[in-house]
Amino acid sequence: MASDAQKTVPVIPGGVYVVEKEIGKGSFAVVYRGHFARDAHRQIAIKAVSRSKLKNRKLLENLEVEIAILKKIKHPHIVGLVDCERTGTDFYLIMEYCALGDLTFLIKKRKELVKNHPLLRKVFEKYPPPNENRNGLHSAFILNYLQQLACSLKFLRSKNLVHRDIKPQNLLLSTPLLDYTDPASFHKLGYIGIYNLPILKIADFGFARFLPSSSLAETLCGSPLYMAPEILNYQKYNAKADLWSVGTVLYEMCCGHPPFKASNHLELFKKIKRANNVINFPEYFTTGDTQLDEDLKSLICQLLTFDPQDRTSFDTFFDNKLVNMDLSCYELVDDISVELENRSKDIRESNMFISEYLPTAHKHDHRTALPQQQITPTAAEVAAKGNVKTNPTKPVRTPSLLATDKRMVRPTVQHKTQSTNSDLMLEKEYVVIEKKTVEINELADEIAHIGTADTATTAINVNNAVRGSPVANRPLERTPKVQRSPKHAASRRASSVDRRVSISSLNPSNALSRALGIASTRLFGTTGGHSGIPDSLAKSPHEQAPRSLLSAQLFQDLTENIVLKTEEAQQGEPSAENGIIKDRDTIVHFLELLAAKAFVVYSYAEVKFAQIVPLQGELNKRLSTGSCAVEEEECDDTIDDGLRNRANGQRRSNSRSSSNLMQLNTDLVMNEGSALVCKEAITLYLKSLELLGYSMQITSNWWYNSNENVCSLRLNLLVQWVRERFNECLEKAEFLRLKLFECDNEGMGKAETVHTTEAQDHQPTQEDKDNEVFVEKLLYDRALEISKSAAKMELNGDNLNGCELSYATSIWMLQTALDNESSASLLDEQDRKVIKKYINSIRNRLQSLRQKLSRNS
Ligand SMILES: Nc1ncnc2c1ncn2[C@@H]1O[C@H](COP(=O)(O)OP(=O)(O)OP(=O)(O)O)[C@@H](O)[C@H]1O
Repeated sequence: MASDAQKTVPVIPGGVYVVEKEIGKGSFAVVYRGHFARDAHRQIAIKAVSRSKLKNRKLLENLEVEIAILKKIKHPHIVGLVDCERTGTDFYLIMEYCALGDLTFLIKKRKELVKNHPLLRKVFEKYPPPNENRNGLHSAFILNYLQQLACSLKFLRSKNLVHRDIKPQNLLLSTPLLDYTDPASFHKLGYIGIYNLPILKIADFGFARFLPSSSLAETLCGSPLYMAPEILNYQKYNAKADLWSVGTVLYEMCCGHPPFKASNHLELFKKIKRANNVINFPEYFTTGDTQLDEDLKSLICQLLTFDPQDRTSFDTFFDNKLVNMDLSCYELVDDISVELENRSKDIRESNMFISEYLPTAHKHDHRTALPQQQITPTAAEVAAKGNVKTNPTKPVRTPSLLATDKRMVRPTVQHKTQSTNSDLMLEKEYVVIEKKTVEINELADEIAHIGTADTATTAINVNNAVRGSPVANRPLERTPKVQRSPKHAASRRASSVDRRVSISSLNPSNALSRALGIASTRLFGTTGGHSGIPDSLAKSPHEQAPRSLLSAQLFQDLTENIVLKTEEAQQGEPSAENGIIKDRDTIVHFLELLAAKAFVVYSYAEVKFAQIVPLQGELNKRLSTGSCAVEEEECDDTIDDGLRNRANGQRRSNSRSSSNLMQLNTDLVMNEGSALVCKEAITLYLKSLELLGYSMQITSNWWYNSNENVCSLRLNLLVQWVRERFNECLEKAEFLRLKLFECDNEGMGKAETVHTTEAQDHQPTQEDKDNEVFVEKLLYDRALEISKSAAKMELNGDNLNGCELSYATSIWMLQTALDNESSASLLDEQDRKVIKKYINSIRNRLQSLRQKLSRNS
């Protein structure tokens, strides 16, 4: 790992500012400490955002919004923007520097800070937590930050601003007692609260925008754990959403963790709803000395009210007794105050950021210094990655994946392990994933929404293209173009400025129903009977049952037809200049190619998944004949009988809602064998995610960079398919990670046990290496296995169409294994030669089979 000193820092043109050192990382930015070139004592924070991370116009807009807002507002409890520099490659926001980091440090790192931070040691001595073993803060801190937060929100309201991303990470703390020494001078400067405590300032206006109090926004943003339920439920929301977030922050300051945790939006929403406005506080707050103040509890409950209409209003909140309480009783007497002042000055002199006071091991745990040694991208990183073009197949090694698993673990597990580091990582990664998912879903929605179809001709072509049994070399027809109506053409680009993220797209089942809606209303018109499509598909998207079998069939057939186009595997990818494809036909070709690869990898992941996860009733039924990659795989001998029995005969529905996952398998028990299968499944899902994420990146580049306002139906279907698979793979990969982590916690799965969160510097042993799972190897072995069994079947004259699909599948698998040509690839030249030879020989078999099939037909 690069040491701090080795890390390069950017140089800001103009010479006015000097960048010193990285101090934090967000989803889209790196934050550095720095100073004015002319005055080394004038410290600043520099938020660097690479333009390459903002290819999506929405992100760029968010940043420009942040700049515009921050420039306009000046408030003692809001982090000030000093300046903004733009270069061809980056944005640099020069901001007020907050040496005590963000509120998460106080909440989650208190113990380490007490040991190592001279100022905070003294502060915590004077304001000890209610429970030494928990992460909650002293009520002086809570009331102080409540008042400071309320004060800044009042200011924002006066400017018609909603922050929309209030969370502890965005509440920064500056060193107290610098440039003032007493309560009077403190208040004169406009500050409120307790003068000798660190000062809270709201930061990160990336999501904020001007929003009149009565208007409703349609933008999904913020961090899920702190998001209001109406946002999680994709409803319109108003400024009161910020009040919910204030409630979550207050709760976290009291209890050390957010009030509700879950693995995804949907689960989180359900939990909040199920709570039925009953907010649970830890037991130690309900009895004895550590009882939580009733007024504070009541305020938290008012803020955490499910229905925004019943939630406390801003006026009532601002009038709340605690918000207006005189806190001078908490102020420290003179001699201690002088001591604190001296320590504050020392902090400024030492020029050390809060994380630098933490022990090295812990520093790297904090998301402000993400571990650099990851070999494998996490699901989030894979998902967030847009530059896969040159290297779409980094070998996916599970052990490192496991090392990062700890950052993705789910709340229940964190609770069990008391891993606050995981908490921090969870929140961070969660947001990254959500952002990428949001982007993908948004693009798919935007494409889904355009224009009206020429329904008469489209219906015929689509039927031809995607239905019926796979026939050798049958070309897929390009469907007629879907023309954007003038109204939509005009509104498309404006809509994304206005509606940065589409709410309706985020629910996977919603995604499918929307895609089906398109399929029904656009392809088949409203008279399904005419096109041979059942009425269920001909209804409007609102009326129809969203998961009709035929619809899943449509997607499945679409994919299988693509998989059968094996000649494309040979031709390789069409050229994309700087990741940008200009014409529509090439983009369709490109997507088909990536979809074929993603599909075979995904299908194999599904096989593994079915071996691990017990399926229930209806869900077991497969809706399609499926690719041969989904054919049952021999169970590993090491998997226990129960699992084997469950795996046998279990067939997954490709369209099964993955949101059922959490409910599905509460009784899932893992042993070493199943842990290995689990790792393999994760590896395959990650690979699939990489390919799907790349597909959407390329589509996004094309869509936003071209002046196209027309989208072919085929492209539209492909995009919907990619989106559907992306959401599914992401959820399943995360689900399996959780399972592995639980297994790890219970001491099962040898490979996992060594990769504890604390073992950041752990050197892999030979055993670790032996347990590594490589995607290339998995695909290679599987491809040979299915092509061999297809050859046997072919010799017996069994299921020739199935054999065709098997050969095609194995060619795509081998091609995918070959994709990564970088030095990071597991394969050397010799391996590549062997794989290419296999591809040629399977291709020859396929050709002769196809001739046989066409003679038979
Ligand atoms: N002005 C600042 N002074 C000191 N530290 C800062 C400052 N701004 C940000 N940081 C640190 O850098 C971290 C990352 O900041 P950033 O605003 O990029 O991301 P974030 O809000 O945590 O994440 P996201 O943008 O994904 O919501 C913060 O959590 C904080 O610890």
